[in-house]
Amino acid sequence: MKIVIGCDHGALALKEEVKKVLAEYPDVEVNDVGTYTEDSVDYPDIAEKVCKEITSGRSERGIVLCGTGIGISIAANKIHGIRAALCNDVYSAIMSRQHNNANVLAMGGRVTGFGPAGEIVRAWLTTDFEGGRHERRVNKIMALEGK
Ligand SMILES: O=C[C@H](O)[C@H](O)[C@H](O)COP(=O)(O)O
Repeated sequence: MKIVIGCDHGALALKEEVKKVLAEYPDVEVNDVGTYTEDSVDYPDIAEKVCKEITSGRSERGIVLCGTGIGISIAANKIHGIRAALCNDVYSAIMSRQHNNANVLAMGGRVTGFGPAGEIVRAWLTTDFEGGRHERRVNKIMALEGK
């Protein structure tokens, strides 16, 4: 699976930790679109870079990180085809896949510690969408994009 990852300056260290977790999975190929330094950047620009990789089909799913995960998830969800879930716990990460078919995971580098973040990533990566009644609801979410 191709995963694209990006962060702002508020989550640089978390991005490196998440990449270590992703390296545990031999079938996962990671594309890191930045940022790469502590210099201040604007998280909407990173969200756009990550999400364009997904909407173009070059990556299947993405992970976006900023200080809280809030701004970058709001920005990601403005892009058609993106369902970004801000997760601070493993249960939410599992539900975001099973029920919401989230194709982007958001976390906060100033909020979530490395240990919990690793567990969140592992759960999100390995959980499948359940479909069924959830498919109808996700389709309704996507229909909202045109309104
Ligand atoms: O939701 C926004 C993110 O948490 C940003 O990482 C944060 O606003 C950046 O703040 P600052 O420019 O003060 O580092």
